[in-house]
Parts: sequence; C-alpha cells; structure tokens
Amino acid sequence: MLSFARVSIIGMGLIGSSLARAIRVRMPTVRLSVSDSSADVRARVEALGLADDVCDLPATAVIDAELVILCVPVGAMGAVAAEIADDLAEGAVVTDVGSVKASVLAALTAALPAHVHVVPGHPVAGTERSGPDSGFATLFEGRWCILTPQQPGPASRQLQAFWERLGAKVELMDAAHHDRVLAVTSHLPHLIAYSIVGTASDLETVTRSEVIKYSAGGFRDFTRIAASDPVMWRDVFLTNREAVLETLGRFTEDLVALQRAIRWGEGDTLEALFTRTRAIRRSIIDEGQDTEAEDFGRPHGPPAEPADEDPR
Ligand SMILES: NC(=O)c1ccc[n+]([C@@H]2O[C@H](COP(=O)([O-])OP(=O)(O)OC[C@H]3O[C@@H](n4cnc5c(N)ncnc54)[C@H](O)[C@@H]3O)[C@@H](O)[C@H]2O)c1
Ligand SMILES: O=C(O)C(=O)C[C@]1(C(=O)O)C=C[C@@H](O)C=C1
Repeated sequence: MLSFARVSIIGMGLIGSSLARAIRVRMPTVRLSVSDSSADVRARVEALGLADDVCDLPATAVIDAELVILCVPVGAMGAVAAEIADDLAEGAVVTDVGSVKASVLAALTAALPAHVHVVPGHPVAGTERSGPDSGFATLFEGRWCILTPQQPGPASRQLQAFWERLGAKVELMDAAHHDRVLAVTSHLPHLIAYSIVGTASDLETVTRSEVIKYSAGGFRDFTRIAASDPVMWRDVFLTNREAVLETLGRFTEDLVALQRAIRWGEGDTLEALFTRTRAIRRSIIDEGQDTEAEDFGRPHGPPAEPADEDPR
C-alpha cells in the first residue's frame, strides 16, 4: 500500500531531483508534479524526464498533491509556503528537506492553512554539488532522515513510511534540538572548511598554485566541503545563528587551548586529545555509520569526478 499517490516537489536541485529519481525507482506509480523558480532548471528537469508535470508556478504543481516537499534554500521556505498556501488540498502533508528546522517550522506554520499537516524534515545526506544534474536515486539509502513535527501523529507516521520506502532511517526530534545537534555535526564543520580554504588562498607565504598543487589528504577533503552551495549555506548560518554561535564559541576556546599547548610544547595534551578523537572516528566506523572509510565524504555518492577534474 503506497503512502502517497500524488507527490509535488518544489525546488529541483540536488535534493529535489534526488527525491524525484528515488521516487521513480522505489514508487513508480506515484504521480509527480514539480516546479522550480529557475526556467533553466525546469527545462533540464523536462529533458531528464524526472517528473510527470513540470509547472512554471509552485501553486500549480501542488494542486491535488497529497504530499508536498519543499526543496528550496532554507531562507526561501516561507515565501514558497505563502505562494502555495491557497492551492493546497485539504489534509495534504507539507514537508521540507531544509538543513535547519526551528525557523522552517515557524515559517511553514505561519504561512500555511490549518487544513494541512506540517511535518518538517531533514535528510542528513548530501554532497557539495547543486542542481538537477547532480542528483542521484540512492542518495538517501541507509542515511538518517530527521522529522521534527510539532506533534507526532498520523501525518508524521505516513511521512516516516515514505522516507523508509526510499531507503532512509527515520528519527523524530524536537526542532530546536535538531538545530543544536546539526550545528555541531554539520554546520560548524562547513564553517571551518569555508574558513580554512579561504585562509589558505589568502596566505602571503604560500602561492595559490602551491595550495592547489600540494592539496592532498586533509586539505583536499576540506576543499570538497568548501565547494558546497553558497546560497544554501548562507541561509543555514543566518537561520541557525544562535546554535552555531554557541558551538563556535566553544570551538574557539578549544582551539585557543590547542594553540597554547603547541606554543608551550605540551605534547601530552596534544597526544591525549588526538587519541580521544581517533577513538571517536573508530567507533563511528564500528557502528557502520561510515562506509566511506577509503573515500572520504562520498558514502553513496554519484559517479566519482572525472579524472581530468582531479588536481592530484
Ligand atoms: N546539499 C546538501 O547536501 C543538502 C543536504 C540535505 C538538505 N539540504 C537542504 O535541501 C535544500 C535544497 O538544497 P539543494 O542542495 O538541493 O540546493 P540546490 O541549489 O541544488 O537546489 C535548490 C533549488 O531550489 C530552487 N529555488 C530557489 N528558490 C526557489 C523558490 N523561491 N521557488 C522555487 N524554487 C526555488 C533553485 O532554483 C534550485 O534549483 C536546502 O534547504 C538545503 O538546506 C541540502
Ligand atoms: O557530504 C556532504 O557534502 C554534506 O555536507 C552533507 C550534509 C552534512 O553536513 O552531512 C550537508 C548538509 C545537509 O543538511 C546534510 C548533509
């Protein structure tokens, strides 16, 4: 028994197009109507055959949909919700995939009518790429999807079943708690990557070409993360400001402690920390949460980058 027969996706970039592909594979009878504010993206989605209907306006795409999934940057969620509010079917479930949850929950509940069910969501799966060509059907397989309904009920159970059909593992969580957890596990790491790559390219003592030429191992991994979508991440930091600033404050203190340990030659302090962090990495692998031990950051990734893009 299918959980939803008619699904609408607004925003057909990496996540929206991955969802469309996964639905095609796992729920082939679902009728899929999609929209995107970019005419180029809509044309590409048509060419790739990712949906039954590609609509110019989000409001047209949601008519009759039992499930509406907003896959736009977090800062655009409220505006899109306002655009579709009058055309949503009675009892429709409206969800999203945004990386921040408290602000999206507030924006959706403010903009949407009482006759729909708002169940915000976040698949904790992605890559540094953007756009409809970068999506792939297996993106969510074996990955967590966190749902943050105000009150769990039949709509969140139906949405949970939907994500499980796509191969994801689902957990329910309070939206504010989600934002504190993801500030540590996703948002701060991205901020550090953006910052370190920026610093390296600004250094006067090392040329830019040397940075590119000798970027192996650790720094190369940072450059992948730092290539992530600028608009998406701008919105993440602006909408999860408090949790990120709190985590950043703690991180800065710990970094200064390391700086001090290096300055004063406190080898024991350094070794104790590195031993503790190595154990954390090993327990992540032991729990089977990291299948990419040999290929950082690309657990179920799309085809590897072509060799001519590989600077090594
Ligand atoms: N990229 C990731 O790794 C990742 C992972 C999980 C969740 N997310 C979340 O998923 C959402 C989408 O991210 P993405 O990586 O797919 O981005 P993307 O840039 O690949 O796609 C976003 C799409 O939304 C469209 N769009 C923007 N504003 C719109 C509007 N007002 N109306 C209609 N369409 C609009 C854009 O044209 C674009 O095609 C974001 O909220 C992000 O936080 C991203
Ligand atoms: O692998 C990556 O490129 C990601 O950054 C994916 C990642 C993450 O931080 O884990 C990024 C943001 C999303 O909200 C969820 C997943």
